[in-house]
Amino acid sequence: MEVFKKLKEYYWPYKRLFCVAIGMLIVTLIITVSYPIILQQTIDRVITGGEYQLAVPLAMTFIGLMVIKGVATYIGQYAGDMFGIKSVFELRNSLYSKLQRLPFSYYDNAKTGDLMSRLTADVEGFRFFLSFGFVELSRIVFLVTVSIGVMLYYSVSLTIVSLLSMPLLVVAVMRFEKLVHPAFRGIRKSFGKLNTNVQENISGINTVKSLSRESFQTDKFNDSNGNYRDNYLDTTMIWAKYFPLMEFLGNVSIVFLFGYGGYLVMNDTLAVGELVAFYSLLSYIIFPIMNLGFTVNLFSQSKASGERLLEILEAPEPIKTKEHAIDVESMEGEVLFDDVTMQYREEDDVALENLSLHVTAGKKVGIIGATGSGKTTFTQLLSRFYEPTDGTILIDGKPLADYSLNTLRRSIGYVLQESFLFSSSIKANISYGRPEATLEEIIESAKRANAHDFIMELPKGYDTMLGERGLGLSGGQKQRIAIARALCQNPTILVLDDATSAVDMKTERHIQQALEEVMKGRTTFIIAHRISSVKHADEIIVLDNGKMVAKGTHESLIPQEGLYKRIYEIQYKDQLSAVNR
Ligand SMILES: Nc1ncnc2c1ncn2[C@@H]1O[C@H](COP(=O)(O)OP(=O)(O)OP(=O)(O)O)[C@@H](O)[C@H]1O
Repeated sequence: MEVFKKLKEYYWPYKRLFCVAIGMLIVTLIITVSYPIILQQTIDRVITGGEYQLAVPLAMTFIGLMVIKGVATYIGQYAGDMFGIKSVFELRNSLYSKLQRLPFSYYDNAKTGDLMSRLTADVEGFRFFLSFGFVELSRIVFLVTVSIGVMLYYSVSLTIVSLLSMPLLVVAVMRFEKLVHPAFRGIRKSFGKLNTNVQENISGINTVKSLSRESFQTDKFNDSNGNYRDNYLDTTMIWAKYFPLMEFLGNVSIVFLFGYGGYLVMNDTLAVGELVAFYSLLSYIIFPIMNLGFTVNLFSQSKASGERLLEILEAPEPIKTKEHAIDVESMEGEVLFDDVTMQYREEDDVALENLSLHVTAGKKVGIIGATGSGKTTFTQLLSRFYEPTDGTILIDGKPLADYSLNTLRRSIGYVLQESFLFSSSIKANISYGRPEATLEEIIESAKRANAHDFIMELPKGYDTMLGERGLGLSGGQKQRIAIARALCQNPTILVLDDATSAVDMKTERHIQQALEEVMKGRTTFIIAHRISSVKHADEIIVLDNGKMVAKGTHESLIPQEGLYKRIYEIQYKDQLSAVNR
């Protein structure tokens, strides 16, 4: 029940709907339990007692009760469904907004397909229990209690004899629940894996096809699918084993009832009508208890789903806006890294080691170094995507944590090697970071990013809808849209992370021009592998295995023996030898 307690805030606000559903349930159950009583009266008084004048009133009462039961069932069903639907609406929203707040470190380990299945199948599993299972459980408890009460009223000894096998039935149901819950957890988990497989395959379809790995992917999917099937078969086996046992124990009760009940009727201690009523009442107990297996099944599924939802909802949020954080329209752009060290996980090497750097507002800083030297880590720390393990980072003299995340991230714009474009209009993609931008501002940004001309050549111009991940545009065009997006955001600090490495030389020239435009008046960090991209920077820092091994302008670094000179020589070898010839 712990899971349901923890998720209470989502369904408890709708307790009135739940109460209506339960109230209607009670009405229907009272009527259900009264049927055997009417039956008993009909047999004992009308049929065997000869009081024929009671036939019509009894029939009318029966019809009246059926009408009331029909209306109550309708209202109860509606209220129960509304209860589930409204509760999971809030739950789904909370999960989604939690996913927005979770830090990058969470996504480093998460699998998209698995997250998707939590947000869909698990939420649905939980809803089904709220809509149906809760009420069903209450129905069982109520029906069993009231039926036993009426049975006791008719005959205490027959009640005891009839219910002799019930404890065994309850034990069987409890054992069933114990086995079926882990089995359902297995199903949910393997469904998540199956989804991950599909999602990765679709996202990476280019790589799959270009490397002809379709059959490998198919086999991998078959494995996951097989695992999912096996998990389902395991549950079916449990179900198949326990259901006949539960049915058998239920039927034993009926044998006891007719054995001992028949004896009482023969001795005239019990009327025939009472025995018939008893039989109906006993079935009101046996079938719900046997059905308890199904309801427990539902309960187990929803508990397994609830656990998986709680894993998201309770995931820690180490990076968030503190109380009274600074919210400013714009920053100056002075950046200070004070003895910053970053280690992603304890088992990893440090990604950045004791880095100190002061950048005055509006300066261009080039960051160069081999793959894995810590360049991206530097900029990710600047945006507080991760917290440094040691040291402090300040912007305009204040630690990053003093700013609201909104202010901080609005003030830092990114143009990445491959920027993500959403499947919406070009206009919406450019203004993504500042949705309130006017069309004029969007067009102005696109013009400065050298993107306006090609956008205007598209049939619908700025209203052209892009495919997923910007499908339909060339690499260079996508990149210029990304630059226009950064311009539209108008950030104080700009990070260009290998922004031109994915395009050819001609396109690079176009993009370089656009970038020059974007950099004007902003503190800029240019991450690059190529010296040509950073040589005009005001300052260049050279990273090697997380350490800053050199710092200076291009002119001051070239004469120094070291990594920068080596990179320069490798990249300019052909030109240098041509000059020397
Ligand atoms: N999210 C992460 N979790 C764990 N380790 C990481 C993570 N991101 C980067 N690293 C590790 O930190 C080190 C620095 O990586 P980083 O991406 O900053 O290098 P880089 O210089 O930007 O490399 P590249 O030029 O290839 O982009 C590498 O050893 C990398 O494996």
